Amino acid sequence: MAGGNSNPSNANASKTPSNIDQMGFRAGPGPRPGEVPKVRSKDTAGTLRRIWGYLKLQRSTLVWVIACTVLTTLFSLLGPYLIGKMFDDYIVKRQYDGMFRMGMILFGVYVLGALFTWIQQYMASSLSQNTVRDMRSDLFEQYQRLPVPFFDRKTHGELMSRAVNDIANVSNTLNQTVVQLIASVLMLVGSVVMMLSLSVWMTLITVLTVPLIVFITKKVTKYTRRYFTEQQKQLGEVNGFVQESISGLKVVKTFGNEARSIERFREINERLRAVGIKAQSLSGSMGPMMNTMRNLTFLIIAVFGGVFAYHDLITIGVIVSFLNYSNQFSQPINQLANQYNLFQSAVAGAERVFEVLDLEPETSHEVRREAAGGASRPIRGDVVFDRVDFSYKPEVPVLRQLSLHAEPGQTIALVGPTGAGKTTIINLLTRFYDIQSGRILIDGQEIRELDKEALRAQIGLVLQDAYVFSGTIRDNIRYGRLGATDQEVEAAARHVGADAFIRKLHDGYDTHLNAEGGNLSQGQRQLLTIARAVLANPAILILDEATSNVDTRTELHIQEAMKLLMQGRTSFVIAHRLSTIQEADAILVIQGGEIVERGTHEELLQQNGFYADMYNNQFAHTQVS
Ligand SMILES: Nc1ncnc2c1ncn2[C@@H]1O[C@H](COP(=O)(O)OP(=O)(O)OP(=O)(O)O)[C@@H](O)[C@H]1O
Repeated sequence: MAGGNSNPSNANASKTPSNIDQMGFRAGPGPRPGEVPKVRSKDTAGTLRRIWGYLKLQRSTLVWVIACTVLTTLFSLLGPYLIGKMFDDYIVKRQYDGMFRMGMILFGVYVLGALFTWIQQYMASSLSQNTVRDMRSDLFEQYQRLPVPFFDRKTHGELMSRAVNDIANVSNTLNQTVVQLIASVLMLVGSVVMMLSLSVWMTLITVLTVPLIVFITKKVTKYTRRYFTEQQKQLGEVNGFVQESISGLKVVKTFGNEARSIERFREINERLRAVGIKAQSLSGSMGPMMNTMRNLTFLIIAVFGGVFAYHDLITIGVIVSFLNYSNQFSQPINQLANQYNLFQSAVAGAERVFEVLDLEPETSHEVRREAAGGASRPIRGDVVFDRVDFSYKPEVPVLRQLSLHAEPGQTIALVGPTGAGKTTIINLLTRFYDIQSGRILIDGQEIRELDKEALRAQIGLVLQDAYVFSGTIRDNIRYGRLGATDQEVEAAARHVGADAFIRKLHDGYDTHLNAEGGNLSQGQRQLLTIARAVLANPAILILDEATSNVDTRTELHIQEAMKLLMQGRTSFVIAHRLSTIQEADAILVIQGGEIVERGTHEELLQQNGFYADMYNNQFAHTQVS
């Protein structure tokens, strides 16, 4: 992996992310797929203003949505009124001509209503999809720009959840709630106005049935919601367990724990089944229950309406209109209550997205510096660390007064026990993190004054965990320098000895790999990343040697390729191979964030200190060429 485009999160992929969240986010993993976010919004008004900022970009679509919603509602309100009129003016008076005419008008009203509903749905979907596309793009761009410390502190699950679940929540809400909110309010007000204009007493009777409906709906939804939340939780458990079992498949198999996994899965699966039945059956009974309530309301209106009509207080047509209006009137009340929760969770989701968008991106400094005239020039590869102090968390120093000098073309081997600070040195050189005191100089210039992108373009990174992207082998090598020709890509592969195995593959250089590396061995993937670095042709090279789980032949291949790659470049190698260490111009032995010994292999053996001990324990009896 090479250059500024390398996958930075890999540099620290094996490190435990800190639980202390300096970005001000909630610690811990985000909701699993399918889980309902439990957070409530903190600043609803502010968040809505920002969503409005996105909506504003689609002003004309928004106007369409509102206009169609108003028209649809008006048509819905007109229908019952016209039916009442048809009864009173034509059906009761047996005027068939007028009845047919009215019938045609009503037909037109219903068809137009349906047409506008369709346009409204289409426009609302466009509005929400365009909006969330913009939000998703902004979030993805921000993910590309944020500094590495942000990713070290977040779990991948949480970041994924922001990009997928939270945005899906916003999309659903924009799609349904916004339209329904406008429609419900209009419908509610419109029905009451229309009903009042027909009969005040009948309106009162209809309105009196509402509290009963609301009461029953509330009771049922309380239980359904509880079971639905529980169902989502169990679904999250199932998802999580499947995910875990697939990624840890080899571990499960090697320890022979398949039966235990199946048993545990059965338990979780069973819990999901039980709660699923409760949630589904209760929510399924909601419809029939509402129908019964509606029929009861119909009955009440028919009986009272009949009595009023008998006393000539209202006409039969008014009863018919009321039967329709009572239906239209109770619906929005239920909808408004249901939409509120969806709305809340969407605002909370949007808030989590905006939280990320508000973080300071890494490149903004560079843009300012470039604007100030800081030009970037090729690097020779002279690297100096001058009394560098660094800590990830203020209270835990990691590097102390660390000084080193690498001349252009030199190979520096970094050795030392785990957790000593080797990767940290690399993190500082690539400016994934910035130092707290001391200086790092590249070609005599302070690293902080260099353009981060230009600096990284001059640094090649080949990590233990050879990362390949989904795409062809050719694409993967070309990732080192996007402008490279096919010939250059193949030359780079030949240079590192990868050409032979690539040509043996079914589609050669056009073989498609998935992000997990497809059917390539770890060693072959490593060779691809080395070819990628060759193509990038960086002045400074960082190699994190694999602790070797590849076969000896591939291992020799990789060693050869690395040697070729290191020629003429300043190389920092987190070294595990004796050959690399022996051939290095200088070995730096790091312990507890300090360089405790430095020198060549022979010099250090003569010192008979930490390095000599390590050598005697690890390498003295092994024959590594
Ligand atoms: N992102 C981070 N946030 C907080 N602490 C960290 C982070 N990365 C590393 N550390 C801590 O810094 C110290 C030095 O870690 P570093 O990764 O540099 O060690 P290393 O010498 O590369 O170890 P290894 O050989 O195991 O890779 C360790 O104590 C580690 O726990």
